[in-house]
Amino acid sequence: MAEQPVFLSNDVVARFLSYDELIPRLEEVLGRFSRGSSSDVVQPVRSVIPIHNHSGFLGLMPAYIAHEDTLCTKMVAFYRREENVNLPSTQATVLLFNPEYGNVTAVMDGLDITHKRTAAVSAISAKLLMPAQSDVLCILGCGHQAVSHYEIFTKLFSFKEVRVCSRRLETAERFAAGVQGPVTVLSSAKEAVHGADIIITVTNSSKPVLFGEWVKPGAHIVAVGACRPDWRELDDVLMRDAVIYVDSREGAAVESGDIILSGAEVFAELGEVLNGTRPALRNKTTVFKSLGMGIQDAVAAKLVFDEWKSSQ
Ligand SMILES: NC(=O)c1ccc[n+]([C@@H]2O[C@H](COP(=O)([O-])OP(=O)(O)OC[C@H]3O[C@@H](n4cnc5c(N)ncnc54)[C@H](O)[C@@H]3O)[C@@H](O)[C@H]2O)c1
Ligand SMILES: O=C(O)[C@@H]1CCCCN1
Repeated sequence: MAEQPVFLSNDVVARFLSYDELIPRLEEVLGRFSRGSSSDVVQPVRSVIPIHNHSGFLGLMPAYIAHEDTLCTKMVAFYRREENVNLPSTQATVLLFNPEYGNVTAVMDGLDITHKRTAAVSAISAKLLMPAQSDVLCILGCGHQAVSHYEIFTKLFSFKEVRVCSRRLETAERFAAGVQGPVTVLSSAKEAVHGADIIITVTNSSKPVLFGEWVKPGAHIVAVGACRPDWRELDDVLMRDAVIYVDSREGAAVESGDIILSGAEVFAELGEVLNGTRPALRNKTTVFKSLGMGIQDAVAAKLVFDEWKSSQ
């Protein structure tokens, strides 16, 4: 008879999930995904059901990675909260299976996985696409993802200045007081992005927050929010003028309002750049449109489970 699944709380997951181990695994799986062999990496586009009564949606994200025999599903609920509402914007649960029998081996809280793997993939895009001389980082939006993005970007790269701006000044000030390291808080997004070499948009906005005319030519934009086909973070000018990279072409064509509504062409998947089959056009203005993928959660969950198991 199959063993009962273990439950790993968010604290335990966070203890066993390090960026140093996560990043190379994400690079590897993104490369495999973009080679397009469905016998190696299987990941359907996320199924999403809207939760109309509560301004949220539930996404189901199954994935199977054959070479490491990882079978996993994340279920993630996201709500567009006002900042003064004291409820979480994201709840996530990850199920890790025994692929041979189909039983669940671990049930994990998926919050830390979601925060870290998203920020880690953004950092991979920056390694590949940000200008060689990048002095100024700007983060638009000061919620949970902003925290993990700040953490990994300031760990991996050295900026002369990190600026933040959120919809409300108090949110940006609270963010600045909570992170380890210097931050300049600005009340205007236009001022915050002026001259920035890299701009991360991590908002829950459904309308553009970043406009092409504000952006320094050659900057790299990491667009993490706007994950529904009718949500935007970037305007048409930026989407038209920049070279667009995505995590998954298939996902972007179904889920990204910035791509669908602007009619922008996708130039490459991040995995294609990692594989060397498409170039990293560092000298151009580039956008990495991130939507999040089940394979990213799967490699993170496997890492956590293996580390936890060897600690027992
Ligand atoms: N790409 C991925 O893999 C991935 C993964 C997880 C979350 N997300 C998305 O990332 C976004 C942020 O997630 P989160 O967990 O940090 O959400 P959150 O609710 O914690 O934070 C959202 C932040 O956006 C700010 N904001 C809203 N409108 C703004 C505007 N016009 N200008 C500046 N700031 C504005 C809010 O003030 C808040 O600080 C969401 O859209 C979420 O769906 C993407
Ligand atoms: O890939 C994810 O986990 C997220 C969840 C919230 C919405 C966008 N994508």
